[in-house]
Amino acid sequence: MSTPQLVVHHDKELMAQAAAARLITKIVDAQASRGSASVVLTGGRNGNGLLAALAAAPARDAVDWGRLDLWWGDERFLAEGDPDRNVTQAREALLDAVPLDPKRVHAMPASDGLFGSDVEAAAAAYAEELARAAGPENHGAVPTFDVLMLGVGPDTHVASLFPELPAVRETQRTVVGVHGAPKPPPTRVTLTLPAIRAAREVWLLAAGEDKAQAAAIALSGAGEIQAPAAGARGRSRTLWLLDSAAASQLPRSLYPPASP
Ligand SMILES: O=C1O[C@H](COP(=O)(O)O)[C@@H](O)[C@H](O)[C@H]1O
Repeated sequence: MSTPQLVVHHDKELMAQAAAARLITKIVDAQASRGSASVVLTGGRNGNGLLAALAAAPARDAVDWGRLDLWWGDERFLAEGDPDRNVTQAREALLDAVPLDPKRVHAMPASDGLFGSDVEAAAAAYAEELARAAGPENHGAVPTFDVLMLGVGPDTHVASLFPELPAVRETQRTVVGVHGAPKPPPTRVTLTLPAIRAAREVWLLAAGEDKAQAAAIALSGAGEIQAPAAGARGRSRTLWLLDSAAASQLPRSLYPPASP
């Protein structure tokens, strides 16, 4: 697993624009070398900010949207179309504006869908969908995602892996149901750390003062059960994309402030 690298941008708008540009390049490169690309989206303010910046970027037309698989790192287990669902927010920010192949948009199940309110069945079905998409080189578990993005919560949660809850301790399954999440809604579906670690690149997004303590804790050697963001690593790259407010409490050894 890779060691975290940090990129600190001046403010959250610049961070979103720079991350969007970085994502466009990654997708275009993956499509050139492997024929298609796969990206895992995150919910939350920073993830949606990135998607909105991508929607506004003229270079978005460089992406072949029909050869892109989109997956989600987590979902709030709510009814289809609920404004708080991560997929609803992603559609509004970007997905409705680009010519994606609907068969390659792998939204997590909703609470009024095929599995009703059975979040465990919904999680198992998403795990099966991932396994079907995985090639032999992936050992049948999940595809090797090109980029997997994670918004970092102020409590160090990523996806719906909250500190100390059972989901963050999962070592076998790739997707699990979450009950009693401290951030509403309490019922969620999430990729687990083993699934996250299957990605080539994991990008952690943290902008704003309310993310400063979480970034400092996760990057200072905390354990993944207490600080799930600390356990999110990519096979070849782990990239923390921050703004200066979120980087403000990092130890000097990680992010020396500019000299006056
Ligand atoms: O609930 C969630 O929160 C986190 C972080 O959200 P933010 O608004 O604090 O940036 C997000 O990563 C996750 O996908 C989402 O379900």
